[in-house]
Amino acid sequence: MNAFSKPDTPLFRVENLTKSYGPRIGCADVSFDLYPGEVLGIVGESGSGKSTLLSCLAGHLTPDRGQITYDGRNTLSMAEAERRKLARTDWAFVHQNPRDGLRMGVSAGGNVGERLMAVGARHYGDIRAQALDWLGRVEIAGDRIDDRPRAFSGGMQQRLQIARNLVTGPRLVFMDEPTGGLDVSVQARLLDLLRGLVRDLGLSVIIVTHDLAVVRLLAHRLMVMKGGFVVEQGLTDQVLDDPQHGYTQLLVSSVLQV
Ligand SMILES: Nc1ncnc2c1ncn2[C@@H]1O[C@H](COP(=O)(O)OP(=O)(O)OP(=O)(O)O)[C@@H](O)[C@H]1O
Repeated sequence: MNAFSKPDTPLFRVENLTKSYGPRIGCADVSFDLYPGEVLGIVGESGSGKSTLLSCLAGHLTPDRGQITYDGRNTLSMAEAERRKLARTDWAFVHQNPRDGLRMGVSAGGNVGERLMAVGARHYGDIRAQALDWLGRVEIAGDRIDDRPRAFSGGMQQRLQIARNLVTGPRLVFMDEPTGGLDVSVQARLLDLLRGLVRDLGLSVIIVTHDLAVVRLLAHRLMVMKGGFVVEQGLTDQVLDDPQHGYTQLLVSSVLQV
């Protein structure tokens, strides 16, 4: 996607979103638009408000102020049942820890098939065939379909979580440090896989990470947070190659020194 192919209306619009915990700021006055097929990276040091913001966006936390519009619908004022339906169909959430996004006592095929059943699939043969197809897409051998996730490596569990999330064809995917906690070589492979899936499926993604290499590879646009506020946002390459804010300069130079 490039700037010239941008559709007129954003898929997701966030206006002045604010969430505090008592006197402590979680995130403050955050605004952005996300267009179909666009990947937005949110970076910042620990405690900068990334998780708070992502939780508010995905409907896991209720913000104190602000507006969130998805596909023309106000997600903060919609009925709980409607928001839950969105989370099952149009949206997906990839957790840092696959245990938070998988059912560890259910087989790999069951983990993927369950999501299909939640959106109305009933035919066992079709569900198993789709689960098998998705295991292949995330590079898990088909003969592992009946294994439980706890028999999988961390990287495989994360790939299974991705399959479980994408099988229903969501349009918007929230990702919270999806490569965190994995070995560097496993991270690289997972990133490659994610990049291919995001591109092939035309997904809109909001990805939270503290790893600038992850956003460099995946994100079209970048938002830098500090103390709950967005201190800089723009095209990823522009922000990373020519950071304007002192904090972003520090963030970029601290990575370069490693
Ligand atoms: N449940 C909570 N109760 C009170 N304060 C909280 C809570 N969750 C987060 N905070 C505070 O909100 C601010 C933002 O935290 P948040 O977890 O969103 O940052 P983060 O950038 O995601 O950090 P990390 O990368 O460590 O997860 C911090 O000052 C944090 O202490």
